[in-house]
Amino acid sequence: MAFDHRKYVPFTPVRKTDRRWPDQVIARAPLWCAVDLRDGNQALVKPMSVAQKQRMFDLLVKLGFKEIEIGFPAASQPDFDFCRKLIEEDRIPADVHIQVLTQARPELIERTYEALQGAQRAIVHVYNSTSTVQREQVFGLDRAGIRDIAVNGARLVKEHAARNPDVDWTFQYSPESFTGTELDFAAEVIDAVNDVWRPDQGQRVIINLPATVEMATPNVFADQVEWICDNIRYREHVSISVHTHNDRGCAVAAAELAVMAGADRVEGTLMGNGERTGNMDLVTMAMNLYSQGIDPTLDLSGMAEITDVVEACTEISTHPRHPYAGELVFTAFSGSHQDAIRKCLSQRKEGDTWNVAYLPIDPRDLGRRYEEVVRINSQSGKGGVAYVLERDYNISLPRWLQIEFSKAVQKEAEVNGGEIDSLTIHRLFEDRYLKVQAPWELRSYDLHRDDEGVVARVSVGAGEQAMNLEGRGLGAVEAVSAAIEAACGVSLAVEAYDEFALGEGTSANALACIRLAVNGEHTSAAALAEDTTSATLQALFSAVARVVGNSAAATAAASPEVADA
Ligand SMILES: CC(=O)SCCNC(=O)CCNC(=O)[C@H](O)C(C)(C)COP(=O)(O)OP(=O)(O)OC[C@H]1O[C@@H](n2cnc3c(N)ncnc32)[C@H](O)[C@@H]1OP(=O)(O)O
Ligand SMILES: CC(C)C(=O)C(=O)O
Ligand SMILES: [Mg+2]
Repeated sequence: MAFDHRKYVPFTPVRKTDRRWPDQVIARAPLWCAVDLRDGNQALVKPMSVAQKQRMFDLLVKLGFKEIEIGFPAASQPDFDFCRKLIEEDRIPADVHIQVLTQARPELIERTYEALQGAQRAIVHVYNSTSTVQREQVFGLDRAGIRDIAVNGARLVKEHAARNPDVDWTFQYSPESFTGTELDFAAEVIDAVNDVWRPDQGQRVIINLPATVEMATPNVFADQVEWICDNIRYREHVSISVHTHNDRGCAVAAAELAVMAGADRVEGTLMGNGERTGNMDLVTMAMNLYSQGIDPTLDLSGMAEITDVVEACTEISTHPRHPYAGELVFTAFSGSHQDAIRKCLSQRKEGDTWNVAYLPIDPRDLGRRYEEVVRINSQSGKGGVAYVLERDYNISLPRWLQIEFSKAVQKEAEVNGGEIDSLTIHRLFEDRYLKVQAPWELRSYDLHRDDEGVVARVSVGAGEQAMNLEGRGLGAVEAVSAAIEAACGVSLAVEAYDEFALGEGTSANALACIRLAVNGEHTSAAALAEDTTSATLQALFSAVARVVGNSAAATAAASPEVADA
């Protein structure tokens, strides 16, 4: 049977009665180590060229990484050459430690030190697998045999370093496949390595705990890390690092809980490239801290550059929903989200702490724009449509028109099946509400107020179709409505009416929106004009025109009473 869960065994939780990490809160960023150039690189279909490595290295330095694993120099010529290039061309800033990985094998350790000749400072990272499956099936060794590989490797690392005393050396040991290793055995091997390196005597040592394969829920990893912190010797003299992978999709969570459990340092890659489902994503974890008001100690403000470089070096594109970096992560299509974002953003004042529904961080912090936040498709509502018109065209619609117009947009989205861009929304609005039919185009008006109200004299249309209308009412709209009723023989009732002064950036200064019942038939229109009265009267004529059409204008124009009125 192909799909049979009984083939698998559940992970064993850590039996712990002194669990403290769940009560911890991360208050500062861990020390970061970027392993893009090693773990990320070894997972690529096409490993990076020296030029790509250089580009990635420069980006990592620019972002503020102080520890960068640059490769496995004993494994391949490009890795060796890149290490030499950085050293010989003096490309390593004084506050940056390069780190190199090697298996605990004499010839590889020797070659690793060859690659490091002339370095000012470096972290030599040696590893061997300690898990039961690796012991039993890969190495065919018992615990003592595996511990010996680690200890011999540690000795060689120390001896080679001693031959180059001018270099500021840091030693790092990883019990690779730590998550599949019994905790007491992991501690035994770590202690044995530290007995060689003697961090208590001033040697800088990093003990890196890898979730080489993520095998359990992140709380189990946190338990493992806390247990190791509590049970190894030399704890106060070593830096505890974690290196999580994403097999279960929880690499970031595991690293976060591990920091709560006592880890000082976190290894990972930008955007999480790495073996299988990837390494812990540094961008996500650092931005998670940032979104909590904690300085991530990395400058990720140029997110577009980060994704560009990562994509160019890994030849892997960024998922549009990648946390913080994806194209769609600051976009809302759904109506209720758009409505909430629009309301929160409109209340927000510069300098306020960030408190916007559906947007965990301010898109502008990562070089993104609010323009991208609201995009319209068939899932959108009136709030989103109104937001787009306001944002891009300075057009504010009254609520009743938002409701009416968004239905038209929705219909268009359903027909077209995808996204409706801002230009199309504006065109729809123009066609539906702003378009002026020539015979109903306002030419001039004269409003005269006397004791009984307002007398309106208006002229619409052009040439042969010009009409002069006159009417009386309590206000301008009522007077002009009366004029139209008289001229066209229709009955008008104004159901809603709003006018807005427009801000800078448009040729028009005013927008008027009106909804009428013409002979009982509902119709709406809007108009943009230099002044609010012109906008209002034009909106009124346009709304009437939508029901009576051009023929009525022609009839009215032919009537001498009307023309002379
Ligand atoms: C979890 C991780 O990411 S670990 C890092 C893994 N990265 C890589 O492997 C990428 C670079 N690696 C390579 O290019 C190659 O593996 C090399 C050049 C380092 C070594 O190549 P080879 O000498 O051909 O050996 P190979 O890769 O097959 O390794 C297997 C041998 O190394 C031994 N070995 C593997 N890891 C270790 C280790 N950490 N310490 C000591 N010995 C080890 C194995 O027991 C095996 O020994 P055997 O040949 O006696 O059975
Ligand atoms: C070499 C080690 C740290 C590693 O990459 C892993 O275990 O995943
Ligand atoms: Mg790894």
